Amino acid sequence: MTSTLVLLRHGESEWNAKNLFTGWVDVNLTEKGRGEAVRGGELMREAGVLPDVVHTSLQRRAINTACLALDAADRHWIPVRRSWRLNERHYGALQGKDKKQTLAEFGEEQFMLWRRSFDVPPPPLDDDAEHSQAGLPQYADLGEDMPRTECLKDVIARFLPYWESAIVPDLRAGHTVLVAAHGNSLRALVKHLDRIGDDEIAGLNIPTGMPLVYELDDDMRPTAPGRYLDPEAAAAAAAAVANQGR
Ligand SMILES: O=C(O)[C@@H](CO)OP(=O)(O)O
Repeated sequence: MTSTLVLLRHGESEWNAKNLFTGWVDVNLTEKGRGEAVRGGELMREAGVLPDVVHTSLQRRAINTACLALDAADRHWIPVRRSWRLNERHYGALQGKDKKQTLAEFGEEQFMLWRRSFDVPPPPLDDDAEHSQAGLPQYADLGEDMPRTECLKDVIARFLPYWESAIVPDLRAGHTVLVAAHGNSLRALVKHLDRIGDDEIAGLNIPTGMPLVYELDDDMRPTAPGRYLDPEAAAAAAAAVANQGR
């Protein structure tokens, strides 16, 4: 038996549009981002890929993307589960900083280490800094798990327990599962599914609002590479993500 997994990065956010490092800052979708989410849902409906259950992060850009996409796919009524473990990578002291200015200030090598390396986190963000999430009610239960910065390795470490304990059981039950999340939390999942190496993963960029569909076997391994429902648009949008800051 195979199960179907659909990955959907949120549509364009207000800070994607401004080219700012975002991470755990809870910005909303732009009008364009709302349109991308609706289009993502239409693509799922047209392809007959109809989620039975949705998992989202605790961040409004992913939550609202899931609502808009599922509404467009006539699947607004399915059960929903949310976890901080699906949140975007915490970008530490870079949260709120302009990507272009950061590139100019620190140079290409440091910029790319912080942005795409596997295991180099940006400097941590102080709890009393403007863009800190420390003390927010949605993270009150995290205790020691509350990040102040993260690299992709850290995201994988906090994402995988949720994958195993919450998403895999839904897939094993035969459900088509939608995961509505973020550029870097979805990079963590794709790295795991496609067994992408620690160095190679730097080259992977996930576009906003484009459903990416996997068929998984009983061992939760993809039977074929993930397929974007609109491959041409996805390739162009992924290239735009790669070029942010330039
Ligand atoms: O700013 C962020 O939180 C992420 C996603 O928008 O950016 P990047 O693609 O640079 O990792």
